[in-house]
Amino acid sequence: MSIVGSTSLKWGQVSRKHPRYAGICMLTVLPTSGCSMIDHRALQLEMPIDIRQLNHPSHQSSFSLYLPCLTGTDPDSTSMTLLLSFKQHFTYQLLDYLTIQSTILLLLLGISTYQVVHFLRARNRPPLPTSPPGEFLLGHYRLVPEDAAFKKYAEWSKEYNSDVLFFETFGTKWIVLNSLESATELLEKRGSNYADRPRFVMFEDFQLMEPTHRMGWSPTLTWLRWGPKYHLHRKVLQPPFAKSKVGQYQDYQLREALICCKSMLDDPENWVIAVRRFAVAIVLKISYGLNVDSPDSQWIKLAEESAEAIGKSGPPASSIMDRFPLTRYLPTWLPFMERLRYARTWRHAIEDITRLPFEAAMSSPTSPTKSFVHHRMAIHNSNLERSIPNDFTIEDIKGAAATIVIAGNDTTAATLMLLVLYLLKNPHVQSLAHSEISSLPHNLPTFSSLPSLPFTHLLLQETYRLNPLSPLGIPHSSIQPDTYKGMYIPPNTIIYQNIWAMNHNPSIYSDPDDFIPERYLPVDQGGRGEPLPQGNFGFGRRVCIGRHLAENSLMIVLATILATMEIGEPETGEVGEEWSFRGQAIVMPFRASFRPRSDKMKELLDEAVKKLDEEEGEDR
Ligand code: HEM
Repeated sequence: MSIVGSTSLKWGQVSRKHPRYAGICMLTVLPTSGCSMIDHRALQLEMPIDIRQLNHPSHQSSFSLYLPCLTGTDPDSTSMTLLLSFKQHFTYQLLDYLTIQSTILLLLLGISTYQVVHFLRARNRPPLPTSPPGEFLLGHYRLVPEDAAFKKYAEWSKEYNSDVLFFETFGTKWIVLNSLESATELLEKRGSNYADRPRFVMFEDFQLMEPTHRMGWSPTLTWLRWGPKYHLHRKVLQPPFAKSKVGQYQDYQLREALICCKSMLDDPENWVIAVRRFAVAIVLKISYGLNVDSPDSQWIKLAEESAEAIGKSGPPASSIMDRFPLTRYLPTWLPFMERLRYARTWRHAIEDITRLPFEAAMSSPTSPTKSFVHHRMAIHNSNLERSIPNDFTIEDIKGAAATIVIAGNDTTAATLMLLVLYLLKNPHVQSLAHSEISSLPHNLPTFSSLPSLPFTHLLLQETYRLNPLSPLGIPHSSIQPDTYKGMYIPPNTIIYQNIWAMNHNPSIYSDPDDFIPERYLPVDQGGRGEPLPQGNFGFGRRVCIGRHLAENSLMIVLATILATMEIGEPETGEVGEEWSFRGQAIVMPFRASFRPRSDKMKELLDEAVKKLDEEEGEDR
């Protein structure tokens, strides 16, 4: 056998792919062709093969190869070169033998074998969940609308009388859970089997070293696959946001709520900026210890841009690149590559929000208690000094800090915008909430006032229910095969949670499209006794870590809004566009009017903000 050529394959790539592989590879040698070979495994496995096995003297019809265990030592560079040369040789010889007819024959043989194996396997397992009929080759790809897909899934669920639906396209499988019952059973009770995330191919578009280091991402809890890195990030990120710990952020939240309400009243045309400032200032302070000084702050713009980049990239894991990863190599000017074009254009926003606040925080090193980043850097540096290895690297710290800001700012801002919208559209609800807050002593609300505001709490719950911001959740992925109510769920299946369908189920919520916070009150208190909505913060092991923080932020700002102002239609012109279902459900910057509820409350608000400014001046 002649061995020619050399390889460009690097040891690093091999070792990352197959860090501990050891196995046997079968080769078959065709006797008439000298050294033409049909290789069942080696062609797919890019790894060194012990060359001594290849030098087997007898060109017999079959023999075994040992793939050596690769851990620890460097590979033998000779064997790397020879393996690839061997492949080249094989390809060359194979092409000599192939005619068009034999190629077609081989292809047909391959397809039929695949189908027979598929059929045999399918025969021995329960049926898949119901699906609407797909198209030849494309499967369900064109059937699912890009915009407001959650509504279509809810319709299908009704039409096919199944709360669990199955879809497949180009080999990518996905399941949509349309009921709380199925989501609770699978994602909560059997949570360990559904705690993975799918590959987010579009977000991964720009390939650097780490799988989540693409589209400008550093390692980001939200997108991390189930595994050691994920566990490390969750272990670091979850504790500071536990219910028992979020009280430590109440001062920031109260401060930002007051600033937000004053800005809404003083500059109603720019009320959306006040809302954005509120949401970003809280998470920026927690994450980096940075302040948002003015409505023109670069941090507000940065937060807005990153929210835009993610929001308009569409529901995660649903683009053509996610369904058919090879399409990411197609030119972006093609009409159906709009989402990839968008992701590439906005990549800088994710990079900026990961890098710039971190640099700003590091330029003023202070106490470890100042912020998440300062705390983690103090641990990191102390480990360095004591020569203890840092599992949580600087890149991890950057990624985790950016996750708090990215995951926590737009979600909170958009929910607050929705609250304003529903108060504007439902004046009777607003007046009920005003009555409740007026029953408190005539002061601005604080966190200790919140337990006395049960109706205000229901108002927030109804806002969550009516328009979940991630109507299909952030998808999970199944790890092992599973069976649910006699339906087979294959491994590596993307699992969407149709939170919109769960919270609009007419058998649970009467008049599901109407905003009725009283619906949750017991019947004997004039309500309908309906259950509080669930799922807005996800399910099981991947449930949102920031839910308690978000709830506190939203409750204090809502109470301050209700105490200080009346929200109404804009004094001139139209409310404007409120919603876009382009990709995700996105709240648009609609118009509204904000008038002080009384001179006294406005005065109290102005004084409170003035006092905050003075205190901040003294701190500086
Ligand atoms: C109203 C505000 C918020 C909403 C509606 C919301 C919603 C969600 C949803 C639906 C998920 C996916 C859960 C799952 O996959 O099952 C999630 C995950 C996550 N959220 Fe939130 N969130 C909000 C606020 C926040 C805040 C303030 C933070 C920051 C501390 C945060 C940090 C995260 C993180 C890090 C994850 C990923 C968890 C994981 O994959 O393990 N969220 N959120």
